[in-house]
Amino acid sequence: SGDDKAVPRNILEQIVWDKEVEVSQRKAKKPLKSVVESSEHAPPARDFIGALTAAHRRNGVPALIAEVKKASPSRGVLRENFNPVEIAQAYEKNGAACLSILTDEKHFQGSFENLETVRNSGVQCPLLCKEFVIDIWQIYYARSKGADAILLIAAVLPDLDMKYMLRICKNLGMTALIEVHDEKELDRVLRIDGVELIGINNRSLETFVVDTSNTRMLMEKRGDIIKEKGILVVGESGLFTPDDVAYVHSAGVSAVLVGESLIKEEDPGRAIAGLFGKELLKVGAL
Ligand SMILES: O=P(O)(O)OC[C@@H](O)[C@@H](O)c1c[nH]c2ccccc12
Repeated sequence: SGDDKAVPRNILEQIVWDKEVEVSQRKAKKPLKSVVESSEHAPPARDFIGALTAAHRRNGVPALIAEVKKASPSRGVLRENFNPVEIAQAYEKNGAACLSILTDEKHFQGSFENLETVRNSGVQCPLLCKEFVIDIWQIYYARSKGADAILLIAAVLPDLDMKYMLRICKNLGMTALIEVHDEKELDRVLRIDGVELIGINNRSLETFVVDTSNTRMLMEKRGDIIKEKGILVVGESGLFTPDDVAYVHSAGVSAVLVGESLIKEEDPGRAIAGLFGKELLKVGAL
C-alpha cells in the first residue's frame, strides 16, 4: 500500500542506501574540492595491472590479490584478532601480487584507516580500495589514502557514471577493477572504451550464492572479445583449493581475488601456499 516505507530488496541495495548516507556525511565534513587537493599530495599510484601481469608470468598460476577482510554480511566475522598491517605484510611476504583492503565499515568492518596504515607500513604491493563507489568523491578520497586501484561495481553504477569514473581513475593514475556478475553486466562493460581490468564475481551480491562455474561460463561466452580487447580478468570469491584456482585459471583468468579462505587460517601468509599448492615467488625473485 501507499504508506509502506521503502525497504531494500536485497543486501546490495541496503549497502548502497547506507553508502548514500555515509558519503553525504563525509562530504559535509570534507568537500570535493578539499579531497581533490588531498589526492594531489598523495605519492604516485603504483602499477596494479603491471604487478598482476608480472606475478602471473613469474608463477604460471593466476596472480593473487589477497584481501584484508575482517567480516562480511554473508559470513559474519571471519577473524577475531585482526591486525591489518600484520596480515598485509604476511600476504606480501608469501607472494601476493596486490592487496585488497575493505574500507566499508558498516557491513564489512573495514576502514579507510586500514588502507592508510597498510600503505604507510612499508608494504610495496599495489593496493585495491574495496568500496561500494557511488560518487566520485570516494575515488579522490581513496587516492588520498594511498589506493592504487579502486573497485567499480557494474550492478551499482550506470554506464555513464562508469565511464566518467573510469576517466577520473585514469587521470589519478589509478586502475579501475570493474566487477561484473552476469552476462548482461559483462556485455555492458565490454561496450565501454578504456576498460583494462574486469573482475568476475562468483558471488551474487544480491543473494550471496557462490558458484565458481560463473567465471568459466562467462569466459566461455565472452573470452574471445575479452582477449581481443586485451582485458585482464580477475576471478573473484569462493576460491578455497588448488583445484578451484586451477579451474578458474583454465577458464582464462590471469588473477584471483581471495579473502575468506586465507583470512580464516591461523597463519594467512602460510595459507597462500596451501591455496595454490605451491609457494609463490615474490617480486624480484629470479
Ligand atoms: O572472501 P572471498 O569469498 O574469497 O571473496 C573475496 C572477494 O571476492 C569478495 O570480498 C568481494 C568481491 N566483490 C566484492 C564487492 C564488495 C565487497 C566484497 C567483495
